[in-house]
Amino acid sequence: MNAAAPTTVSASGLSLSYRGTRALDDVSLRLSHGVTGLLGPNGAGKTTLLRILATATPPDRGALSILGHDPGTVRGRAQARRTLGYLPQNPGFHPGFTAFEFVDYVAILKELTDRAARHAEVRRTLESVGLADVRGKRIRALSGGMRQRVALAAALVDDPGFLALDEPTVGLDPEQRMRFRELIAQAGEHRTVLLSTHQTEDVAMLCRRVVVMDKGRVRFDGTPGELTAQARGRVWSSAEREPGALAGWRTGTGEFRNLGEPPGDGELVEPTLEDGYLLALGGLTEVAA
Ligand SMILES: Nc1ncnc2c1ncn2[C@@H]1O[C@H](COP(=O)(O)OP(=O)(O)OP(=O)(O)O)[C@@H](O)[C@H]1O
Repeated sequence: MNAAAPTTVSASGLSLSYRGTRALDDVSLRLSHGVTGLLGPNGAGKTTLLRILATATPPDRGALSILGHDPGTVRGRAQARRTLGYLPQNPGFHPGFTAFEFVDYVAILKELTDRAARHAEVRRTLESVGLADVRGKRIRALSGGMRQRVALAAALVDDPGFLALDEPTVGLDPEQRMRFRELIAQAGEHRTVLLSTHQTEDVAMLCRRVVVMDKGRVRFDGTPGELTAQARGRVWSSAEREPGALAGWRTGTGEFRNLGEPPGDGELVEPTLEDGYLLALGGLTEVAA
């Protein structure tokens, strides 16, 4: 984490319940330029946090500042929306739209009223994600990876200073995922990006900082290296399943990889970011042991 980097987006004490389900419970966060990964199991509250930061949902409690604007006021909300881009989990494409029409539609919602300037911006944005050649194609005719790039273009149009991306690499094949990671890295060079993901590799390859959430709360906030370091001395291998391990699973070699407090004779192994993540969650949650 770069302690000197100025805060661009901040949240303090965010809470939100959906009819009795506490989706966010007193979440505070300060983001700065670069890509921050948001990891957490299903239901951790990642989408809820992103929706609040994208001003799509107001919190029950808490305060926000998006690039100096306060979405708690009507004026601040309008200003924040002009300076942010949001790639939701389900982008809600109209499949009959072409890539150009969809991004242009989002640009209209962002109040780019000058038609010629708007069209130039839509072309520029589609080109920046490598879709210049297919901008006239209907979205239904595009591959999954290309559709995700259309969604990214929609989030990037009008050059927002803050980008909230909700699981954009889900369902992509490895090659498309690499391509998409590169675009996110590029997007994070000059802006603040919050990337929600289930993939620890996304975080290891892209993020200068990682926030782990579970059950509506922040469980870890630091660099990927710090998260991995939390598992140092707490990962060991064994021939048999270890009853005392917080979590353990059989690997391809037939040995077990264990997380927790190792026995005195435990054979320690080099931790990965995933080990650090699982330990931050207190072991395996939805991953089969
Ligand atoms: N519209 C809603 N109505 C009721 N409960 C909801 C609603 N949206 C989310 N929740 C609940 O709030 C909690 C947090 O959900 P959220 O979608 O924010 O988690 P998430 O970390 O994004 O999960 P995933 O990784 O599965 O997308 C969950 O318990 C979820 O069931």
